[in-house]
Formats: sequence, structure tokens, C-alpha cells
Amino acid sequence: MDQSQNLLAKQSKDVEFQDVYYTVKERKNFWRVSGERRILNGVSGSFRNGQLSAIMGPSGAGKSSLLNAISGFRRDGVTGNIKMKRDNACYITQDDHHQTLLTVEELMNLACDLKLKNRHKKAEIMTDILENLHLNHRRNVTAEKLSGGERKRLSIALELVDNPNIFFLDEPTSGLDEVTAAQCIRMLQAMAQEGRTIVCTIHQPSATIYNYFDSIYVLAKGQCVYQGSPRATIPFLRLAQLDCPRHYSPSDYIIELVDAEDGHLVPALSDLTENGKLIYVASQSDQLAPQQAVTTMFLEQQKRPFLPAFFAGSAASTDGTLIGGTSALLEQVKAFSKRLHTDRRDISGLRQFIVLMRVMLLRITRARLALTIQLFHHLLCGLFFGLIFFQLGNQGGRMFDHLKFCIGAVLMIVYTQVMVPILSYPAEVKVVKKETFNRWYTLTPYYMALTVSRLPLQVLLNITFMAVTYWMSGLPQQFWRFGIFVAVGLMISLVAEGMGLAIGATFSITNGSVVGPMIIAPLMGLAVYGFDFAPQISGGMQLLMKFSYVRVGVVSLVLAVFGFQREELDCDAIYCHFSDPRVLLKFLDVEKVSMLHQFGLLAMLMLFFRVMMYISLRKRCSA
Ligand SMILES: Nc1ncnc2c1ncn2[C@@H]1O[C@H](COP(=O)(O)OP(=O)(O)OP(=O)(O)O)[C@@H](O)[C@H]1O
Repeated sequence: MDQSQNLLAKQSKDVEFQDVYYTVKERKNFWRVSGERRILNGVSGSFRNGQLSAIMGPSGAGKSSLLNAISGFRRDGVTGNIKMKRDNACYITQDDHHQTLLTVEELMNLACDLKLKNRHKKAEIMTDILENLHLNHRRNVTAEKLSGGERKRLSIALELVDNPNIFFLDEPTSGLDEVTAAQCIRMLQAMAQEGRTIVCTIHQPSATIYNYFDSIYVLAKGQCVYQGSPRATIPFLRLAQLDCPRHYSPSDYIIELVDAEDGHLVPALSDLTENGKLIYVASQSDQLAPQQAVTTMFLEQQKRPFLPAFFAGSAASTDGTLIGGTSALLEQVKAFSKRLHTDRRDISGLRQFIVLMRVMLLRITRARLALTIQLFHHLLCGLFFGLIFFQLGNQGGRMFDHLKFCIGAVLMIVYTQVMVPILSYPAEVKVVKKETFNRWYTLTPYYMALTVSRLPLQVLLNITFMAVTYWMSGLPQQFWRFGIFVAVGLMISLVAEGMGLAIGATFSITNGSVVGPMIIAPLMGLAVYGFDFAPQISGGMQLLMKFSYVRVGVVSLVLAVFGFQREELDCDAIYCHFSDPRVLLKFLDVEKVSMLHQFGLLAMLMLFFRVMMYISLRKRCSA
């Protein structure tokens, strides 16, 4: 490969952006947008291949927003020109969203199964990565028990499986002590030297860590106030008549300057960098040499001969003097990086589905405490119901108790199945967003695996609750009737779970736990409306009631208990009006309703919520 070919290959791994704006809508309340707020103000810049670049700035400057915008992790509200090869990039979030119940080895297995076509090399690649990131001894530890630094290394290890060229990391050193943070940055430096483009945000690095970077991009109030090599920071500030005091770290100094309350220096410094269009590099004579930062992306092919001069200039900032020696860790990372030539090709949807199913089932069984609590909850609720309605199931004089039994059972299922995903699913959405963004899998196989993998648990929990309730309340000893009773419970729980997932995929835990009950309340109202004057209910209301799956569930349960030519109930008094089940069905105006029709309605409502969930998830993952 001659020099110009080399440069073009490197260039395809660069990240360049021009006039990027990021605007968010500000809301007065849930319904009203009160205005817009501009977070990024037309910034430009470039991050070169083979370099470790830092986006720095005071808190709230827009560092994460810039990282999200240029990586494509956030798209809504972002405008401007961004050049970056998406299929070669990965994003590592600040909070290291992992499947916390899986061990390091299981997570690596998952990443390999989803990313590598040729699985023969899986064990070798896994060991290589884990050894080199010093995680091999933690193979059997679950992600939730890892330390902050180990978790960060695990995030990197998982992405290294398919050897991407561009890494975006949001605050990789947050929560780490100085030594661990320095180790982490040196590891990233070694990865960059292996031919990757590494861009990370960092709040205020120490002087040592500052000098590990090849390139620094400082943001303040959504504008670029410096871009260039760390060595060039002090000479750059001199251009604006700002003298960094002796023994003061340039990173501390520049942040303090731009973090002043009135921010009066921000426009002047931003002008000096042309809001990121200029990059400053220090030459050997310590004279500043401003270069054009955004040069390649929008130039026509024929203008490219300018490139070599540009790279020659920026290469000066990556010389060894800034790095300060190479540790054994750097050498190791470099060596193993060379061996990582993975053959990532498209993995079929079916294989993604199978791998994800396996992992989801493993996760369900791994969450033993949650599983035990759920089982006990269903068993105890069953016993509680059984005791309240003990042997009342065949009493012809207790019509209201029969109705309370059906309504109570449906409400117990609905509340349990709606609230669990509302409280647990929002955390998973973050993992899904990260993993789909990093091309572990696509949304459809994930969604299918999620739906199918939860079925066995649903069946088990429902059978537990329904069986105890059915037999204790003294309903007819007919196995087929019991089967229908359980099937109704299962259908209701699947609809309720779908609704919980749709809410969990759309809202945060705080908002979801308000929205969930808010939606259930009117559905409950519709469920119990007009039981004592059912035949007089208007047509419009009847239609509305069909949308309440709680109502549909109650009617289905009533049919399961009293329909299908059930024999007359016992009567202790002289006369029991409802001892003939047909009288009760007629009173409730459901004597002509077919069970099949009810199942059809429940299936449609289930489909509706599950489609809503899918749409919401897709929107969240692509926002
Ligand atoms: N979706 C959003 N809606 C409203 N405001 C937002 C949104 N995203 C970011 N902001 C605001 O934009 C500003 C910049 O946020 P950002 O997270 O990018 O800052 P940062 O420099 O990374 O800060 P920190 O170092 O504290 O993490 C903050 O004031 C933040 O509140």
C-alpha cells in the first residue's frame, strides 16, 4: 500500500463533523412544549484515526450531547454534517448497561454468539480479550458484582469481540480512582495506536491523564473553545492573552476560564478555533500551527491531494513524547489487537432469536429471588382468595360473591402483570438501545425472543394462582372447565403484561408507575359498570367496554365458571333466584356471548399492546 492509499484507508475511520446543532424541546408539562433549547451551537471538528481524543468541558457544556450526536446514538434534534462509518463504530455508555445477572463469561459468550459467524475461534478470542483486559480471573463473576473499573473493561471487552474501528466512550473514567482512571486511558491509548479512532468524554482530567490524549476538544456552552494537541493548549491560550500560571494544569486552567459565571471568554476562544474548524498542533519549536480541522469530508474527490499535508501536521501531536513510555499493558493490548481479525458477517435473525432466547431463559432462572417471590405471591394470593371464597362456588344464593370472585381474580392478575414490567423493563430498554446500536442484534429477533421466553413463567404463575383458587372455592370438579378457567387467566395476564411492557418501553419507572394505574383505573371502572342493569347499557357504552380487557376478562371468567351448561347450583334457602347459572348469565346480559369471541377480543387487545410496545421500543432505540 503506498502512502496515499494508507491515508485514504485511515481517513475512512476518521470522524468529522461540521456545523452540528443539537436542540431539545423544553416542556412546561407533559402536554405543552414551552420552547426550544440549543445544546450544541454549530460546532465542527474532527477526530483522527490512530488517535485518542477527549471531549472536555465543564459540567453541562454539552460533552455527552456532542458524543451522542456525532456517534448517532442520538438523532432527534441533531442537524449538521457528520461523516463517520456507522457499521464500524461502537458506543460505550457511562453507566455500563449490562445484563447484570450474567457472568463475565456468559456475557462474552453472548457477544461472540451474536457477533461472530465463525464460532470455532470463539474460545480463543474470548480468552485473548479477557486476558488482555485483565478480566480472565473474573470470568465467573456476575456483572453486577464487578468493580467500576472492571465493569468499564468488560464493556470494552464485549465490543472488542468484532473489533470495531471507532469507539465512542461516555465518561469512561467516571467513578474510578486516579490510578484506575489512568490505566483505563492508557489502555484506550494503546487501542488507538493499533489503528482505531477512540473518542471519549471526560470531565476534568488530571495533568497526567490530559497528556495521554492525542487530541483535546474543549466545549463550553455548546461551543468549541479549543481543539488540538494537549501540548498546544498553553500557547493557544496565550493567543487570547491568557497566561496559564506556573504549576497549573492546562486542563484545569482552560476549564476554569470557560466555566466563569458570565462566560465572557467563550465567544473569543470559540472565534479563535472557528467553533471547531481549526485544530491547533504544537510544532517542534513550540510555535503554534493552526490547521484546518474539517478538511476532508465535504471536499470533492479531486481536492484530496491536500490530505497528506494535513496528516503530516497532525501526526506531530501523536509523537511518543506525549505518551511517556509504553507499559507492559500497552504492549499486550497492541499484540492481541493484531490477532483480532474477526469475520463479522450478518448473523441470521433465527440465530439471533435462538441465542437471545437461551440468554433470556437463563436470566429468568438466574433471578432466583425474584422468581421465588413471584411464585409465593401467586400461591399466597391463591390461598387468600381460596379462603375468602372457600367452598362458595356452588352456592346458588351467593350471586354477588361469585361476581366478586371473578372481578377479584382478574384484578389480581392485571395488577401483578402490569406492574412488574413497568418497574423492571425501563432498565432493560437502556441495554437494548446500547446493544442494538452496537449491532449485537436487530429489534425483531429480540422482541420475538422476549415474548416467547416469558411464556413458560406466565403459564407457571397462572396455573399456581388459578389452581389454588379454583379448587379451594369449590368450583365443579371438571378438568376441562378448569382448563378453560386457566386459559382465561393466561390470556388476561398476557394482555396485561403486554400493556406493562408497552408502558415500560415508553416511560421511565417514575412516569410509568403513575401512567400504569392511571390507565388501569378507567378500565376497571368499565369492568364493573352496569352489572346490575346490563341489558339497559347503551350501544356506545357496550363498544367502549369491549376495549377494557379487564371487562372482557371478567366476562370470560364468568362464562368459564357459569357457562357450558353448568348444572344447577345448591340452594340452602326456600328460593335461590340465581341457582340456575343461565339466570345469572342472562342477568349479566352475557348468555349469548361466545367464549371464542372473548378469546378473539383478548387476542386482539394483546396484539395491540404488543405492537405498541414494539413501536415504542423502535422509537426509543432510534431516537
Ligand atoms: N434531552 C434533553 N432535554 C433537556 N435538556 C437536555 C437534554 N439533553 C441534554 N440536556 C441539557 O443540555 C446540557 C448539556 O448536557 P450534557 O449531558 O451534554 O452535558 P455534559 O457536558 O456531558 O455534562 P456532565 O459533565 O455534567 O455530564 C445540560 O444542561 C442538560 O441538562
